[in-house]
Amino acid sequence: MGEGPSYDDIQRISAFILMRTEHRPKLGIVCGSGLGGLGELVEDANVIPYNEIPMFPASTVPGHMGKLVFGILKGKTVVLMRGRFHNYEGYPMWKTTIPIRVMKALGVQTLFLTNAAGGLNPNFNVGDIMIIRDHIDLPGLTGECVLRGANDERFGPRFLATVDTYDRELSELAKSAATELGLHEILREGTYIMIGGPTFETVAESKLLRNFGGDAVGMSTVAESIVGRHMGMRVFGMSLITDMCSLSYDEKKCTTHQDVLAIGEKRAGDLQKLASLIVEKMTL
Ligand SMILES: O=P(O)(O)O[C@H]1O[C@H](CO)[C@@H](O)[C@H]1O
Ligand code: HPA
Repeated sequence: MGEGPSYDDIQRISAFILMRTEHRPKLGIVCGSGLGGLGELVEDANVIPYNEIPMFPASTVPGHMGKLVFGILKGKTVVLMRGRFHNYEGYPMWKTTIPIRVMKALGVQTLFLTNAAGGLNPNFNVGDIMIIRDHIDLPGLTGECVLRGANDERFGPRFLATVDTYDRELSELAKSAATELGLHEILREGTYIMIGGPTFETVAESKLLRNFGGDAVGMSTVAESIVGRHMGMRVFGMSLITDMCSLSYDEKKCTTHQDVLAIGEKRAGDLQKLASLIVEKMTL
């Protein structure tokens, strides 16, 4: 696997976690920047801080608490990451996805990814929710794919097909859940493009990313999706559009991480309602 921990390391981390909780999740959820509130809805929760888990990186970004939450959400046994790891924090790409490898070892089959992202599609608005139909792995295209390095076939294949990364059935289920909640007008579907960060885009970069076909841009998620698919998991992803990228010099907007977190907080209610209903409707 990549350049990262061995298959045996992942089994060791998983064995440690299994001693700390009796929950046996089939669904794994990753909470994006400021979106960790979903963790409050988990019942009968066992919480394990990352700093107690051997070989786990530390969360360094505000809005990412650094805790694994095991428990029941809408009748489903889940493990939820309150805080993910990013390449720009200084972690090699493979390290950012250790928890996804561990989730699979714990028995997780379905991965539900969320993130905060900047809108590139001019038809989008701040506060919209975008179902990820496809992604562009910009770091991967330039040689930093998360699967770079020796491949351990016990995880998955050397050459991974990625045309079907995002599960169509779960996307349809999310659309019907949004309609049921009256959220269809803010629901979008599109392509998430990953950049390395931590800088937000210049105007010229936003134009480039839009011309590449991106509808939303962020600094996460893609490596997690690829690793999930590498191990045969079903993957679904959703972006909260927390800001609109500037596509012209006349409308230069200076996005800050505080803005991102503030929109996350403002939209938390709808996002949690939608995520909960999707989980409720999922067959695992
Ligand atoms: O992708 P998540 O973790 O939601 O966070 C997004 O928000 C941060 C920027 O404000 C970046 O880390 C970006 O990727
Ligand atoms: N760009 C990159 N990442 C982001 C953004 C953005 O505008 N908003 C939230 N995460």
